[in-house]
Amino acid sequence: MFLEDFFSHIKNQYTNNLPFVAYRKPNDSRVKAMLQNTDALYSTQGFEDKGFVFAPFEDSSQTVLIPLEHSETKCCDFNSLLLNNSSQNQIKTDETDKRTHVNLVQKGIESIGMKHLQKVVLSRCEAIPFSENQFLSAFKKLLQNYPNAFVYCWYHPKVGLWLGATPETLIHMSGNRFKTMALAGTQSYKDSLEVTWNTKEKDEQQFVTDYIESCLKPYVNHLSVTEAKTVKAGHILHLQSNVSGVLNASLHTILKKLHPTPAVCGLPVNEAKAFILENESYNREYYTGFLGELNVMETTSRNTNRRNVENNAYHSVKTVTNLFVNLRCMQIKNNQALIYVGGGITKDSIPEHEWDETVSKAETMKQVLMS
Ligand SMILES: C=C(O[C@@H]1C=C(C(=O)O)C=C[C@H]1O)C(=O)O
Repeated sequence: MFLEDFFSHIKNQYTNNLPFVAYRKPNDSRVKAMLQNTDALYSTQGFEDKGFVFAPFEDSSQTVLIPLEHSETKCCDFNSLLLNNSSQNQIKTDETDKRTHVNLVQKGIESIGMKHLQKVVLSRCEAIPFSENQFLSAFKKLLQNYPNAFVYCWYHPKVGLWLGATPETLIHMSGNRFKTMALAGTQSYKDSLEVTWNTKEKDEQQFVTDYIESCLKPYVNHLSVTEAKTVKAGHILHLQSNVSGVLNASLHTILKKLHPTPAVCGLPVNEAKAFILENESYNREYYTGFLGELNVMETTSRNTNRRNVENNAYHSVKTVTNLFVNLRCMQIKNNQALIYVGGGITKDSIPEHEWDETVSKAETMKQVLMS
């Protein structure tokens, strides 16, 4: 299928108020779509269904499924669209927003001093004027600008229109093998991956790694955890450890343990969540929730570079799940782009720096909003 046809299917689906998702996995050359046949609102209870799942931060009853059995699928090669991407955006941040966020972070730091809270991830939502019918152009720019992110555009007429380019895997499963990551700590990218990390960032990333390791241990054989490495996400750097193993429990059991991780909520999880719900003055909805392919069949052909063509006939078909944390995302609503950004607060946080971090993260979306 040609790229233009692919995008016009998506446009028609949106014009007809029908649910869809279009997405490209990290470092993949294909962009895929699931176009639902009706506007029914499906959900998944046990994560055994096949399709594309879209789950919120907090209320699991709002988990939406685009079921494979009620959708048409499309796939297309995505090689750079050669968009004119030179626009430097001049969207200024607001002083009141800054004061509100700095106060919130200050309150978080004080709570960490008083209670046994170790880390809390605090966020905000910034509204930018943006015409809804420009969403495809923003999606194309996300695809082009962030090749190693999971880039998506998700729509349901009864829920909303969301776009994002997230660097964070929640869980990848192929058969019973799984991979996840502990991603935390942020600094701006300045032409090099050879950077030093402060204790604050190292600690907050280690909290996440330790938490993931301890909560998965009872359900995993051959658990392996790598040293934290610097990774690049757009113009931002993070610290990342990879975690992998073989699961001896259901996906649902693991998701209940993993979501929300201390990377997007805090530690201890319940205390951090209570602090967030009480003190963030808006509803995160699907930001810091998760999304992705659920139990879909994937065919991998082996030996494709061998001369012996008979070997090329060997295919392995596996059930795979590829879920990502919904970060670096926005909701398009009432001709506004609502950009969601946050960061991990520890006892060593400096409120002004935490504000700067959210400004820098918001750039990931602002870059694609200008025409
Ligand atoms: C909460 C966000 O990102 C998370 C928080 C990070 C941090 O505190 O350094 C880094 C990556 C993510 O795990 C966000 O992007 O909004």
